[in-house]
Amino acid sequence: MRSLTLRVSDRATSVLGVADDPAIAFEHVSKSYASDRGRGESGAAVDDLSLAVRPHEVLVLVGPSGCGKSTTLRMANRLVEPTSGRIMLEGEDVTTVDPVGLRRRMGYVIQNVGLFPHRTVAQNVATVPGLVGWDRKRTAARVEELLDLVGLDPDRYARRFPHELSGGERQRVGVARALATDPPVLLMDEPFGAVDPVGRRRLQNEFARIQRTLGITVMLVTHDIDEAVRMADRVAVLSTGAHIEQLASPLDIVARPATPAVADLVGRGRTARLLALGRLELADLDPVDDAARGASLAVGVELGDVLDALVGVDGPLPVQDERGLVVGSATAATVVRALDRLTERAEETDATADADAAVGTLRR
Ligand SMILES: Nc1ncnc2c1ncn2[C@@H]1O[C@H](COP(=O)(O)OP(=O)(O)OP(=O)(O)O)[C@@H](O)[C@H]1O
Repeated sequence: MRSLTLRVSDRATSVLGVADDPAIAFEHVSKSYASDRGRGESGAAVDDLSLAVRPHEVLVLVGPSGCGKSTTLRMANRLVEPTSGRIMLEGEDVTTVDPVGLRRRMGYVIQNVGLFPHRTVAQNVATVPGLVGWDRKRTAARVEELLDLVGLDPDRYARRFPHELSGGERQRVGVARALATDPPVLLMDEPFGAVDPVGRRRLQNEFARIQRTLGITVMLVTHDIDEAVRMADRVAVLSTGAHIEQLASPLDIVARPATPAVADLVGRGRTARLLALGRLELADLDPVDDAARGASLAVGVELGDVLDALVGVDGPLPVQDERGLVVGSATAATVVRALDRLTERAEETDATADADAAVGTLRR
């Protein structure tokens, strides 16, 4: 783990070296498949998409089936060639980079992974190091390090074959394989889609930890808005033709959908999602109340946890700051006030969303 961390700082320096260049930039990119011809003017799978992925962020593309998410992702590593427009990787036009070299700089994880069935876990993870000519010792050390990183004990798993793994374990091997040559960018297409809901949640959490450890830039595609808001630093909600309906933080997407299509996607679970995303702040609190008894809450706790703590309690609960001082009290009304604050704040941040949209002339 230590050596991985060191590599992160190396990478941070190299990324910072190119100022604030996006890690990946789509500039007026369109893709029409042969079958799109005859669909009319706006029938392209991706229609004039401009979007910048910032270094070290997790940018999630979410939207309905067929809106062009996978096509967008696959254009980044040239599994699909754009019909027009330009895609830049750390300031370099991807069409000028040999596709094989390009894919070594961009890990790729898909649903159902596509592990080689007759190769062991270790051999699967070692695929790319083998292709690029690493020696056995270096490869073996890397495989062990990566299996540890994705939570698979090398002694137990390295010699197994894919059919001897659960769906979640296979997906972890896929992530390890994609990270083998330490790419600065990881593209993920429905990476947890084939895993049951509980395993999926666990994988999401573990992947978030891995992403933070490595500082890797991630572009992730999902049709699941909950996955999007849980995983993302920023969410791009797409509609047909990969048209950007809204590009914003998860909280802004949920608290203040910019268009009916986003509102539709966020849907009826909106309040539940806000409770998970929002945190209790000092400004939400009721005054210190001598009648407040019971387990103290802390400023900064998730709003959903505040509600949980209030269930079955008669009267307010005391709230402490990080030094342990009681700074106020909380009731259900506190939570409602916090939800109001979140939706108001999202209105204020519309200006930020506009600025995002303008980054590098990135929107029509
Ligand atoms: N190889 C292809 N040939 C022709 N048309 C294609 C091809 N791949 C995708 N399309 C079409 O392009 C459009 C966008 O597809 P894409 O797979 O990018 O969407 P998506 O948002 O990833 O969908 P899903 O969530 O269902 O995977 C769809 O209308 C699809 O039918």
